[in-house]
This record gives sequence, structure tokens and C-alpha cells, in this order.
Amino acid sequence: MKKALIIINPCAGTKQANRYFVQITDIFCKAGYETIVATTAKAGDGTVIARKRAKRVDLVVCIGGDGTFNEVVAGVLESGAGTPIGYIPAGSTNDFANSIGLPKGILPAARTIVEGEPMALDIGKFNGRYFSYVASFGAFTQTSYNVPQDLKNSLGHVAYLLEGIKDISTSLKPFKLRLKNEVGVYGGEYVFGAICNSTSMGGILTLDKDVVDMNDGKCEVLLIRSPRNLIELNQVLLALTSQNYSDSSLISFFSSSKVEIKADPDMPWTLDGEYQEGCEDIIVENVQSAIKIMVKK
Ligand SMILES: Nc1ncnc2c1ncn2[C@@H]1O[C@H](COP(=O)(O)OP(=O)(O)OP(=O)(O)O)[C@@H](O)[C@H]1O
Repeated sequence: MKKALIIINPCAGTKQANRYFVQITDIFCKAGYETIVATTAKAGDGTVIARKRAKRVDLVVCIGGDGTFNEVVAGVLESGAGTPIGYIPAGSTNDFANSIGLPKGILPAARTIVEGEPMALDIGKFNGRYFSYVASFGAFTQTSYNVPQDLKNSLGHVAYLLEGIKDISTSLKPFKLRLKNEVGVYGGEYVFGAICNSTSMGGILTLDKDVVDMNDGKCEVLLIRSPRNLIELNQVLLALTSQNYSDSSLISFFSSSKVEIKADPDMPWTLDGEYQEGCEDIIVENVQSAIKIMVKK
């Protein structure tokens, strides 16, 4: 009999996945899976559980938000098993799930896993730590982990927007940075930077679906220079809202398989919405087709 390991974060999002749990397991049982259920109790548990057990199952199912998904992906990769991953988005923004077109509802997402097919997906690596959709710094970056969990649970996406507005008005702080990739060197003072494999970041910034190929061995890099006056700030905001990143001299946007960064070690980063301590030398790489994720046929 096929085996499915279901890893659930009972505290993610509005906790609505907990209410559907019997129906979720029923979907996997009816599809011929023997289910093994594990709940996470604290940060990091998703990785430990997946790393230990991925080799002994045919499918690893993650129920939670972007943070839990990040942990489960890392665990499956560290196990070396190559086990397909199913994702039931149950967080507050579900940025990553939106990017790969997973259904929004809990039960439709569960059905997609058993009825769908595996799709190869690139994963990012930040000095050895995996991220599934974004590594970022600067404005908005603290937004995701600054939003208190209960506010995220009750307000979801709006909580990020509120925190983002607060963030931009209080900490539009420039960071000195030098970034080198296959074709060039970028340097200067930046208020925001993101290296991502997704069409949505922090529920705030969006990239065009036609621009982002999530299995091309490349990440999209967006760097925003520090605006020197209100006109420049306006220019940046206009580019961000219209998603037109190529017309502004303050914005650099390109795709890369590997970037080498020299940064202020005190500059904090976020990986998939979770805090990452800064350091001076950073290598961000794209690991092409690192995982298999179940998507609609
Ligand atoms: N039982 C638990 N109690 C509290 N926190 C937990 C528990 N299990 C896991 N966590 C941690 O909860 C954090 C948030 O989880 P997650 O990102 O999945 O949900 P979310 O923040 O609601 O969703 P999103 O990031 O998509 O907005 C993660 O850092 C995770 O490690």
C-alpha cells in the first residue's frame, strides 16, 4: 500500500485546516494511501519530521503556511529521497501556493494532490539554507516576520499590507551592497532587494506570470536603489504598482542562476517570510528541479 506522510502546522493561518482534518485524511485513504500524520509543535519541526521519514513514504503532504512549506521542503531535500511533495496551503498569505496556481480551498488542494501530477520545481539556496520562493532584505522584509501571528491569523493579507505601510514610513533605510552574477556587477545603496522564484513576494510585490519560469534554473533578482528625493520615490512606487521594472534607473531587474553578494553583516534577511541573520559574504544559488510538487494535471 502507498504511504503518505501528512505534516500539519496546527497554528498556521486561521487554523481552518484543523477543522477539515478528517475530510483531508479521507481523501488520501480513498486514493489508496496509508496515512501517517505528524503535527509540528515549534519552528523547525517540519524539517526534522520530513528529513527523518521522507525516504519511507511515497508522498509527503504539507499543511500550513509558507514557513511550514519551507521547512518541509528543506527536510525532503536533506533526506535525499526525492519524494513528491503535496501542499495544502493553510497560511495567511500563501504566496508560494498562489504562484504555482494551487487551489485556494483546503479540500480542493487535497484533491489536487491525489488527482494531479508531479511538477519539477527550482528551489533557492542562501548560504546552504533552502528557500522555496524568496530571499529578501530592506523595506517590507521585516514585514513578514514582524506581523504578530494572531494578527496574521485574523487579518491575513491585510496584516502584511498594514505592517508594510508602517515599515516603509519608518525604515526606508538604505543598505550598502555589492552583487555579482554571470553577466555583471551591481553596487550601491539599496532600500530593497529580493531574489525570488515566485510571482508574489510578501503579498505586496508582484511579478508578471510570463516573466517568472519556476523551473528554468534561474531566480529573478529585483534591486531598488535608495531614492534621493520625493520625485524618485514616486518613480519607484509607480514602477512597483505598474510592475514595470525596466523603465526606472532606480530599479534593476534580471534573472540569474547564481549571485554572489557582499553585504552589511547587520542587515537582516528574510527567507520565505522567516528571519535570516545577515552576513558579509552570501551566495544565493538556484537548484534547478530540486523538488517534485503535485499540481493540477
Ligand atoms: N505548533 C506550533 N505552534 C506555534 N508555531 C509553530 C507550530 N508549528 C510550527 N510553528 C511555526 O509557525 C511559524 C509560522 O508558520 P507558517 O508560515 O506556516 O504559517 P503562517 O505564518 O500563518 O503563514 P504564511 O507564512 O503563509 O503567512 C513557522 O515559523 C513555524 O515553524
